[in-house]
Amino acid sequence: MTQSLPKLRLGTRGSPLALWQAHAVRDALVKAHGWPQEAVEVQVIRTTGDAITDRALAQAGGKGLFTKELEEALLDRRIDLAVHSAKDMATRLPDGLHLVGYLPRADVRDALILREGSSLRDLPPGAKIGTASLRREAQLRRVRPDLQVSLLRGNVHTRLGKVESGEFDGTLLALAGLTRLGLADKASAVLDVTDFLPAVGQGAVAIETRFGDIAVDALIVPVVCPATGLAVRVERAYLGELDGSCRTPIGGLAEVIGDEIRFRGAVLSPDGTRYYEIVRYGSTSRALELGIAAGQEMRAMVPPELIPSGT
Ligand SMILES: NCc1[nH]cc(CCC(=O)O)c1CC(=O)O
Repeated sequence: MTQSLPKLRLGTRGSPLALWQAHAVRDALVKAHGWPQEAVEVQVIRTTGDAITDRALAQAGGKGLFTKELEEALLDRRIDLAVHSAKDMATRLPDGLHLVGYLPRADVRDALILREGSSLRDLPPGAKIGTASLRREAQLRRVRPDLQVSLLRGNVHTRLGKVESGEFDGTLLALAGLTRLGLADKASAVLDVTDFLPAVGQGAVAIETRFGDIAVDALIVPVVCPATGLAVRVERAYLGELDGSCRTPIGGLAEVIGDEIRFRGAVLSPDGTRYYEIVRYGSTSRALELGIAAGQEMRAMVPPELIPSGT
């Protein structure tokens, strides 16, 4: 009998971070099943988000931009699974697709990259910080209203380059992304989640498949991390109650401790002057309910202009 290869076609964006994550999923799959590496074929698919570098993502139309072409390839059966940063996924997926699970989550925290110094306190008043994240911008303004925060897009290497060249005094990036690229030593400081609550899904690599394709899902299940899945599902349920786009600064972090989940959520005004926080504990057996209740409670607490409805 001839063995047919590939067994799975994996779709990914082509950025260095996306490729690292795709290879991590491939490596986990071939190891779990004792396959040769060629059993998982990695297909690079360019997304609209990759082509946009001159505008803020929120202005350009939100998170779907990094996933649309991958999801079309899934629905067209050109690939069997798509690998994404969980953070970049909209809360509502196209009909017929689902997130089957996540690799074990990496460090969820944000890192501060400075040209000089080793903490936020080392930045002089008026120092210029670049970030493309509304959440990081608002969190930064909240604790350091004196800083000049402005748009800095592009992949991790581009952003680091603009700090090294002096165009910016510093930037904020996910520690997970830096670590995956072998650049963790570029972090001048790792920011505490108390003031810099991460984005929903930060540090988690998500695997998306066709809903009901149980043959594919059965092959993926051995590599997914159940605790990460619980935590990210809580966070995404919370976010789904608030805003599917990225126009509001929102943080959310769930942690699974034994059979308990601790969730903390934050919403800020873009200028960082207003801050709303919620903390909830619950059982892992009612994870989704916990996330939904947290989101609804937050929505009831926050002034409506900060969270436009119907987006
Ligand atoms: N928005 C881009 C993006 N999506 C996921 C990560 C980092 C890796 C992760 O969170 O798993 C990054 C870069 C960053 O925010 O610094």
